[in-house]
Amino acid sequence: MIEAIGAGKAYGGVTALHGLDWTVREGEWWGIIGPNGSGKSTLMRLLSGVERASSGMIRVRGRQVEDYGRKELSRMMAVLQQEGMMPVPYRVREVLEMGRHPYLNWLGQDPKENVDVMIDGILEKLDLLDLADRHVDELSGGQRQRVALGQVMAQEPQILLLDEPTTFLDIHYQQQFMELVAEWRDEAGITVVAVLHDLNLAALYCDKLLVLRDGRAVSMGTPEDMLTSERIRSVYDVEPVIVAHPVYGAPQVLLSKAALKRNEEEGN
Ligand SMILES: Nc1ncnc2c1ncn2[C@@H]1O[C@H](COP(=O)(O)OP(=O)(O)OP(=O)(O)O)[C@@H](O)[C@H]1O
Repeated sequence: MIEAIGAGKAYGGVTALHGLDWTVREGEWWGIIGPNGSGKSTLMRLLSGVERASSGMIRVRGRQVEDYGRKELSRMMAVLQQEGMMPVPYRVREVLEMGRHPYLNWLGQDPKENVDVMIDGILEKLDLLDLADRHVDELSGGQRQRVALGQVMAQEPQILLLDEPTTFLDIHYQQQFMELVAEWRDEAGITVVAVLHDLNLAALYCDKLLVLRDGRAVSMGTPEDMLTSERIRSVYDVEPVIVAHPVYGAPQVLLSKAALKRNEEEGN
């Protein structure tokens, strides 16, 4: 579905991503994890075609991402950013309808029948029916993030790219957001690539994790194989304790105060 073949990106003298080889298969949910400045957002910009790789290439369905037209790519791939939806003065329903933009012909007509029914279905699924006629700039951050998800659902992509989508959400909305994406993936078979800072959410929801540090892939594989104490310690420079989730068995990362204590003892 998506292939990075020696994909690299340099900004002037800074190499943000070094020749990455990585394959995402159809229907998989990948999490991209790594410390600040490790190249996660850079990789997302290459995947979405917003920026061009300086070396190597990104291929989507066998074609280089730059070879797709903008609308053609948007019909296949949707991107949801950390901020989600800006507080724009449009109504929620209008914003969802904007998700149909890549499908409109030159007369502004959507070839899909019953788009209104589809939009109603999304509003209902995301618990947005009561807010449908409210302006987005009157909504809370968590509500706006649901609107942003609704807009990309209306876009009906096969690939969903999420860049730190839960950063500004409380734990209720974080979980709700991940559940909605999981449900969407189950129903529509979409492929998901998500940059996530929350390793525990990543372990619960992603099939596979790509671990980046200093613009290089440290490792890639299942959450069980990726989230080991040695790896977390070396990548993030923390003292972790890894426990298995009591219900699901997925690895969960706890922090110990050892590193802080050691620093204090050493008088740092
Ligand atoms: N437009 C740019 N111009 C110059 N350097 C850049 C640019 N974008 C990113 N970088 C550099 O590339 C490196 C990787 O940045 P990137 O934003 O991809 O990291 P990240 O893993 O997403 O970080 P964070 O977790 O803090 O969001 C950093 O050193 C950053 O300063």
